[in-house]
Amino acid sequence: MIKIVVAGFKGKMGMTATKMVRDHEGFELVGVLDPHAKETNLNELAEFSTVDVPIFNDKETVVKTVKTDVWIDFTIPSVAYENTRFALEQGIRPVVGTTGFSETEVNELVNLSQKQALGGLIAPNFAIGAVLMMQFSAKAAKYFPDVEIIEMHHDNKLDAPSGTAIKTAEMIYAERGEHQQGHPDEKESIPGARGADYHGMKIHSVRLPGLVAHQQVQFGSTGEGLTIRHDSYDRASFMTGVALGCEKVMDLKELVYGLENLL
Ligand SMILES: NC(=O)C1=CN([C@@H]2O[C@H](COP(=O)(O)OP(=O)(O)OC[C@H]3O[C@@H](n4cnc5c(N)ncnc54)[C@H](O)[C@@H]3O)[C@@H](O)[C@H]2O)C=CC1
Ligand SMILES: O=C(O)C1=N[C@H](C(=O)O)C[C@H](O)C1
Repeated sequence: MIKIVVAGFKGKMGMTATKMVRDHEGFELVGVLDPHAKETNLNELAEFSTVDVPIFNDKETVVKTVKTDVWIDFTIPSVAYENTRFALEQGIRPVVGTTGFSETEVNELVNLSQKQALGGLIAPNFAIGAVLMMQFSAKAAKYFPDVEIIEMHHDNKLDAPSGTAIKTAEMIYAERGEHQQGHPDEKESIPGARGADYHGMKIHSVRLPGLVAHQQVQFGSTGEGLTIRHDSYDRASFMTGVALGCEKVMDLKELVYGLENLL
């Protein structure tokens, strides 16, 4: 049995992941963490009335109290780096879905995991369809270098652009390289009109109530267009990837960035 802690369990993703771990026969839920939890055991919540799992408000108490193999993190961008670093320092394999990491932070965490010889995963998107969307986009960019990314999320999202959009742009850039898009003399009459810029690729972030997580990668060429789109209609879409990550990190000796590394 893989012993797992879920950080951010009171949130939308943390709660979905907590249920997945509880119901997965190869996993043992040993604790959950959220500074906003008032309860001390999951069985105080009606939907978990049959499980005896401690609730923690800080990470130091987690490691003092329970033995853990894997740390699932669905928290907030401002704490995820420290949480991931802490997990690695404590000999726990991180499986991180929280977004907002800088490239430097990811590199530092990879280096730390190599020193610790510990597996780990930071995946900006755990949905298999989203990984395919990113891979198909990278492939298309070789033939369609003019591309814009439109990501659409619920309006409680803290970071923009989304982690998925950044990863998509990175994967396209690795295939396509530098490329001038749009008119060289274009001017924005309202700042931000053309979106964020990643090596010439524009990224547009839409935030609206009712949305979950959606992304459209739109290519244009002479007389033709190609659109690659992925939609997560439900947070259950991320759970196959989270479960896979928890299993695979047990055999890795370093942290990897992107679920595609494990498929
Ligand atoms: N990689 C993926 O496939 C996905 C990633 N995400 C990302 O996951 C993160 C969480 O998303 P949601 O669940 O929608 O957010 P949310 O706002 O519903 O939940 C965040 C939770 O983290 C808790 N938290 C804050 N500080 C904490 C700390 N120091 N320790 C433990 N918990 C702490 C909050 O109290 C809250 O309950 C976001 O960064 C989001 O972008 C979301 C969906 C899929
Ligand atoms: O905040 C979200 O909801 C999501 N965040 C991730 C991201 O930033 O890409 C993954 C997914 O898009 C949902």
